[in-house]
Amino acid sequence: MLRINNMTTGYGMADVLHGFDMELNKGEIIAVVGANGAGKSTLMRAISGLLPLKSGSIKFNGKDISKVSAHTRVDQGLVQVPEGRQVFGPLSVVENLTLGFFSKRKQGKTQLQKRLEYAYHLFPKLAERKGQKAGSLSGGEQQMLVIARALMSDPSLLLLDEPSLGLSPLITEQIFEVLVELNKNGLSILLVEQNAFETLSISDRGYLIENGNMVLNGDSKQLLNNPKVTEVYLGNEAIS
Ligand SMILES: Nc1ncnc2c1ncn2[C@@H]1O[C@H](COP(=O)(O)OP(=O)(O)OP(=O)(O)O)[C@@H](O)[C@H]1O
Repeated sequence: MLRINNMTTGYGMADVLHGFDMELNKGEIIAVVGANGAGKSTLMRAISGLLPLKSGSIKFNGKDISKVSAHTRVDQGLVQVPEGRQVFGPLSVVENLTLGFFSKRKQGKTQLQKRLEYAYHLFPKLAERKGQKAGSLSGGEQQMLVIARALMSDPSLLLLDEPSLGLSPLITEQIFEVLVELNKNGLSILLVEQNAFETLSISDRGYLIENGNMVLNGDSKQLLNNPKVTEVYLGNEAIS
């Protein structure tokens, strides 16, 4: 479904990812783990089209999308939940969700209602708070809202950048449970996290990035027992 081939990208003169390869098959949850500054968010920006490639290619469903605009990628079913819970604070929960529906506007109100109901089914907290201003939600509720908003356009591949950042273990678990449910319903997921153990526990395969290079990849269960992954995890623990 997604194939990245020999991709180099970065900012200005500085390359962050060097000759990067990865693939995601339809129906998979793929974990990308690595320490601070490893290049995880850079990878996500390149896939969603926010950062141009310097070389290499990205294919989505067999088509080269390397030069396709970010909003066209959304229309094609590739949607990113960016790091940092960017809700529209003065707008209500339901207004935030409705904005996520923009690319499917032609499908009309019935479809909008269906997508809203699905969002409220996944995150009942959002149903309770649909009229509340998004800026006044808790951190966990805001994270639920940005995920639900991304789902409004009915993506086939969801890119998530550090959804657990700053959240309690309980809320993180709830969010990861929803990701597993979404995956069972057919959604493919690329999940970028520092939280290596939890992420590898719910994913099929994983990639470990260090300084912009992919240093390990394979079955998530095997990676969980790999000393290199433990090293990254303990490194993060030590600084947090
Ligand atoms: N807009 C930017 N301009 C210049 N350099 C950047 C920019 N964004 C990120 N970088 C640099 O690119 C490198 C990789 O950053 P990136 O945000 O991809 O790491 P990360 O793995 O997502 O880290 P974290 O977990 O801390 O978010 C870092 O050295 C960072 O300083």
